[in-house]
Amino acid sequence: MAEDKIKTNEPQKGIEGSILQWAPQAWAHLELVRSKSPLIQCITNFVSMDFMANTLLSAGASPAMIHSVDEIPEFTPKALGVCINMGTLTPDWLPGMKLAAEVANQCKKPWVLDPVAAGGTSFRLKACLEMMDLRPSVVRGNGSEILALFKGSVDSNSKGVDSVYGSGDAVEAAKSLAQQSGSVVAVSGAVDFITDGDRVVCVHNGVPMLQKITASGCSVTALIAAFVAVDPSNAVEATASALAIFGVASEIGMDMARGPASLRTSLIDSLYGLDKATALGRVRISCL
Ligand SMILES: Nc1ncnc2c1ncn2[C@@H]1O[C@H](COP(=O)(O)OP(=O)(O)O)[C@@H](O)[C@H]1O
Ligand SMILES: Cc1ncsc1CCOP(=O)(O)O
Ligand SMILES: [Mg+2]
Repeated sequence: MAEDKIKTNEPQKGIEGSILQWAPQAWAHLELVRSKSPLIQCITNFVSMDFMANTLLSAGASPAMIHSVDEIPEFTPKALGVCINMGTLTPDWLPGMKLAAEVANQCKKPWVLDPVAAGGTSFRLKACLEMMDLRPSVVRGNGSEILALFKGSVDSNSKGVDSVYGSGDAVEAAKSLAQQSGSVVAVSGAVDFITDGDRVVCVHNGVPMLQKITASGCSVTALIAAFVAVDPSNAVEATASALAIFGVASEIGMDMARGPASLRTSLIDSLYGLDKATALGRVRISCL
């Protein structure tokens, strides 16, 4: 019945209508990742490496945590997408991050930025803004991080990697940031918002306990890199699909979990085993 409605090509109003159009697309993106198994280079923080690599593997992608400046010119061109995460930044890592972004740009491969704790310190903020100047295909952060990038200032109330703002507080900042930077901006939280500065897409999947698993944000950013890698000309749609599929996996995983530690495991299992009927029934994406 849903397919009949899509075939009419008539605009579908409201969240139910949006779901009819977006859920098959989210499933199609996951199927593309499973069939293409894109190589995703991740330059990421020490906390996230294991969960991020396992998230990519369970979605069907092929992760490689390779960050040496000596290897980037040779390795980055082989990757279909790149994820750059500022989480445990030190000055010696920054040249490799910038080089990977530049090589990805030269090779016309998408790269995705995770500006972890962007407003936490001036060193970190400056580095994140320099990465933004290299024009990521997508930047995904929580409310505090997107607000810090937009304002270009350190937040005196920063709680480091955790957000002190809801995602809804950063929607207008995300739109302006997207317009200024040319990047797709995704702000995550209870509802995820994805914008190119014009359209705003909302993802309603996920569970609050994701906030109690370290590197859940980092891992979903890497998943965005994989989804955008297989559909680079539709970065808004691919980003929304990745956030929705990750959220669906967490919802199914939550039914089996006894707390954050087992949710981490069951999320990976659910992402690996996700089938079409479940995805179509659970993906909840709408437009503002
Ligand atoms: N209250 C919530 N309810 C449902 N999902 C959430 C909630 N908070 C965060 N998430 C989800 O958790 C993941 C990580 O987002 P977030 O916690 O904002 O990132 P970070 O870990 O970088 O701060 C995203 O997939 C997001 O949709
Ligand atoms: C705890 C911590 N400290 C530096 S990076 C990091 C992981 C942050 O992960 P996320 O942003 O996904 O919560
Ligand atoms: Mg984060």
